[in-house]
Amino acid sequence: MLTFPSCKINLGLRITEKRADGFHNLQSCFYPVSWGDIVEIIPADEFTFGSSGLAIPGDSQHNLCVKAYNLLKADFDLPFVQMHLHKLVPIGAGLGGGSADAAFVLKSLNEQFGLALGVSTLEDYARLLGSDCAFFIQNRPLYCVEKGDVFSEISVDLKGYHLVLVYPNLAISTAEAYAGVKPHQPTIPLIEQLQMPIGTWRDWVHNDFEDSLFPKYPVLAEIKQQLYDAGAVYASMSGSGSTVYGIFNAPIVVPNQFSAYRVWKGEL
Ligand SMILES: C[C@@](CO)(OP(=O)(O)O)[C@H](O)COP(=O)(O)OP(=O)(O)OC[C@H]1O[C@@H](n2ccc(N)nc2=O)[C@H](O)[C@@H]1O
Ligand SMILES: Nc1ncnc2c1ncn2[C@@H]1O[C@H](COP(=O)(O)OP(=O)(O)O)[C@@H](O)[C@H]1O
Repeated sequence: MLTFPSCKINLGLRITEKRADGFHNLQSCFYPVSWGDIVEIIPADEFTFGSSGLAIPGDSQHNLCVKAYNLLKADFDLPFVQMHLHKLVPIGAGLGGGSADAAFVLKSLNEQFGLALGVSTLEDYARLLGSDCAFFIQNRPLYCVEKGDVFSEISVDLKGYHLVLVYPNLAISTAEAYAGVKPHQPTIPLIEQLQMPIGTWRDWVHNDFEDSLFPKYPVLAEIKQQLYDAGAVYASMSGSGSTVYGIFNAPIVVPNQFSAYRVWKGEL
């Protein structure tokens, strides 16, 4: 069976406090983007995992796809499978690509082998694999709090807008990004700011990781400005970086300044 994990952008990201368990509480709206990887899962005589496309750092036995399989295998009588990941979404990009792979493997195994697990059970398994993994079980716009794994409804609909993602060939690990952040409560909760017209978001909707990462990697602020110069109604870094995105009213010709970078564009 083939499955097509997608990725996400963060519409605003406020880091509100450091928790006793070392993680951080946050406020964000996770919004699905249709760029993604490809995973094939076929029943086999023994478990194997392979990948192609972009190189993934680390031992393949620690790949989130393998972890997702092992998690379900520990609780259910799953057959062995041959799993292959074709990696297209950049790593350390703030797009949640690895988390999406894991969540889509959970959903695919559930469907393929008739485990009959519901959404909330799948989300519980996903939470064990990473803070932003549970989002990809429902994979629809959601307001996220706590570790980014507790959800509520939000009426943000960007259908018809055009998205440009710019990955500046620079991987930023999530741990590095959190290490530089100074948690604080926003004066207005992000969920209220996102109810304002998108044309006002530039003044209100903020990604707190920009405060420490833009001075460290000035190219990120340059890309954001270039996206505004190209006519974006809103531009921001996604998640813990390094991807910077622009939301446009209409399709654009990608500016020449981005020719050295990995660029994806499509409709939201
Ligand atoms: C920043 C966000 C926001 O969307 O996503 P990315 O931009 O990385 O995709 C997420 O919080 C990333 O979630 P995820 O990538 O799943 O992180 P995890 O594997 O759970 O944790 C990696 C490390 O990040 C830190 N971490 C993560 C989540 C969180 N709420 N607080 C944290 O402090 C911890 O140091 C942890 O050891
Ligand atoms: N299937 C996978 N795809 C991408 N990264 C993976 C995967 N499995 C494990 N990882 C590890 O997860 C980290 C990157 O996660 P990813 O979700 O791609 O980035 P980000 O958190 O910036 O969105 C890297 O340390 C990488 O080695």
